[in-house]
Amino acid sequence: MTTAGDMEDGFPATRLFNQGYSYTYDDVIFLPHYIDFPTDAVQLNTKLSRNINLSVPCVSSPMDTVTEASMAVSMAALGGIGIIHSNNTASEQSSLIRSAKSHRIPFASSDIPFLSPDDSISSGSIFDSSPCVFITTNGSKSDKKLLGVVDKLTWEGLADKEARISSYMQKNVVTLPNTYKFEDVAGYLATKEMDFVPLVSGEGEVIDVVSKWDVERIKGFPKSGLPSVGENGEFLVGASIGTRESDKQRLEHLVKAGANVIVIDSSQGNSIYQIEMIKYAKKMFPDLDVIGGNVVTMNQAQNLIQAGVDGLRVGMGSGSICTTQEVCAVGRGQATAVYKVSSVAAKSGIPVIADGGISNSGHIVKALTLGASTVMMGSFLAGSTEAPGAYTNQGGQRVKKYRGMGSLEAMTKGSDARYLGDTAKMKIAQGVVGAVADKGSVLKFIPYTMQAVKQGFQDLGASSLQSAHDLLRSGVLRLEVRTGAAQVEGGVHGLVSYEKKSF
Ligand SMILES: NC(=O)C1=CN([C@@H]2O[C@H](COP(=O)(O)OP(=O)(O)OC[C@H]3O[C@@H](n4cnc5c(N)ncnc54)[C@H](O)[C@@H]3O)[C@@H](O)[C@H]2O)C=CC1
Ligand SMILES: O=c1[nH]c(=O)c2[nH+]cn([C@@H]3O[C@H](COP(=O)(O)O)[C@@H](O)[C@H]3O)c2[nH]1
Ligand SMILES: [K+]
Repeated sequence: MTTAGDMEDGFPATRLFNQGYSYTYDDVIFLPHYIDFPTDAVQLNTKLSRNINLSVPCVSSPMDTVTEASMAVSMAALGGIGIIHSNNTASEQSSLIRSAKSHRIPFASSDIPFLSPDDSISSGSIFDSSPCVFITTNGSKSDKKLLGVVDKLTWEGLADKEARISSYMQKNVVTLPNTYKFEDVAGYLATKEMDFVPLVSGEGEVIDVVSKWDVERIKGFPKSGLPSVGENGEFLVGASIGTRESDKQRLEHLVKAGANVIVIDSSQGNSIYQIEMIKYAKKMFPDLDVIGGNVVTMNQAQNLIQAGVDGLRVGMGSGSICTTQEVCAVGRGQATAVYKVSSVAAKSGIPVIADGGISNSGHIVKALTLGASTVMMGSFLAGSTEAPGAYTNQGGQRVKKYRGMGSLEAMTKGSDARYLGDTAKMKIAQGVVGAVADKGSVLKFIPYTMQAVKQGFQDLGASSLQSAHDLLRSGVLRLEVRTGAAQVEGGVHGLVSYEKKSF
């Protein structure tokens, strides 16, 4: 006869995370549970904060090499959300929010060229980022009256490339409202047999231009969750602020621009500065969700919950570009931090964002099962087409720059203000500047990543985030720490060479 004692297998989370060790995702492994549903039955819909629902548990980090308008649009289109960084002026940050909100479909052209009728086009490279060039009186986007358009074919057919644009531009440009959804624009291009069509705001400003090639590209992306949109049909967009006096004005700008949620961005959120900022924001804008952080302990979390936060961001020193633990000797292994903070946050119904240290779908499964409601990512997204900045070549590889917001380079760009005027006039970096490999579009790799996450949830016998959290807390779900050798075994090993292609 088997007794309960004989069946003791693995550790419940409470025991594993109370032994005095700081564990991160790679240290721990879940024991598989029981499957009684197909992968597609797994639901990943979740909450970012008390009042913001998402169909996909992914958030892009408020970093200047990760989230500007293009990333925010694509994350929301996927069913997640982007948090626009604040390493800029309040008006620059607000216009990034407005730009994201003016789109209904993921950016087709990131860089739309404008010229004046008196200009000429000497090189075809202007058509690299857009199927056409728009013509306004002053040659800029700010002049909202569209005089004409020049497409690549017309320009290529010109005998005299020095000719003034006014002599050959096509007048009476057909446009569509920027409020049109992807299906409407695609349908219009197909029925009219047009190559491209500009999308224009109510004020006449060109917001985007969609070509029939963009339509094919976007149609080729796998399906994701329902897009994150507000009642007005606009994409949900978040924004970060700091805890300086000037951030109160910034907050007002961001709310005016339509920010749906605010993240108070700090490495150590349990401070008098942040608590005052939370109370101020909640008093001024009671309907606005405010996410506090970063925290890694139950005590820090409790303080911010008492101050009134609607969500918590967890992680200190776990980010790929972070040197905080090295420089300041504070932080926590991310698996332990997520588990501990989530345990206390769940009691108050406050969703947790597991921020930093995500480098594969397994890390996402671990973060979400340990109690987080979403994951926030920097490096995982920084090599995508939607991240700010251009690709460069490094040793034969296409890369994009990715830097810590506490790196000297980022600090001297804008977050400077937080260091100047402080007693600490000597800047100490807590992050590095680096590069990440080209990963293509988030519209492609996030859906595949979410499919992998669903497979992980199926192995755990969890058909939703809530079910995973319940299984973990009730002790049904068991974990173990992996030894160094077990971690090696868990990876690819013993091969002379191999190619790793995930999808
Ligand atoms: N998650 C992480 O592990 C880390 C993240 N970072 C990122 O780097 C950036 C900068 O982070 P932090 O240096 O923590 O920024 P921070 O603005 O929270 O703190 C910078 C310094 O300013 C002080 N300060 C803040 N508000 C103040 C006020 N009202 N009056 C007087 N002093 C005040 C703080 O105590 C601290 O000494 C953020 O984007 C953050 O997310 C940096 C380090 C670690
Ligand atoms: O110690 C730090 N110094 C920095 O300069 C820095 N910049 C960002 N962050 C944090 O790292 C998170 C992104 O981490 P990943 O690249 O691992 O996704 C982000 O979401 C932040 O929480 C920093 N941490
Ligand atoms: K680190």
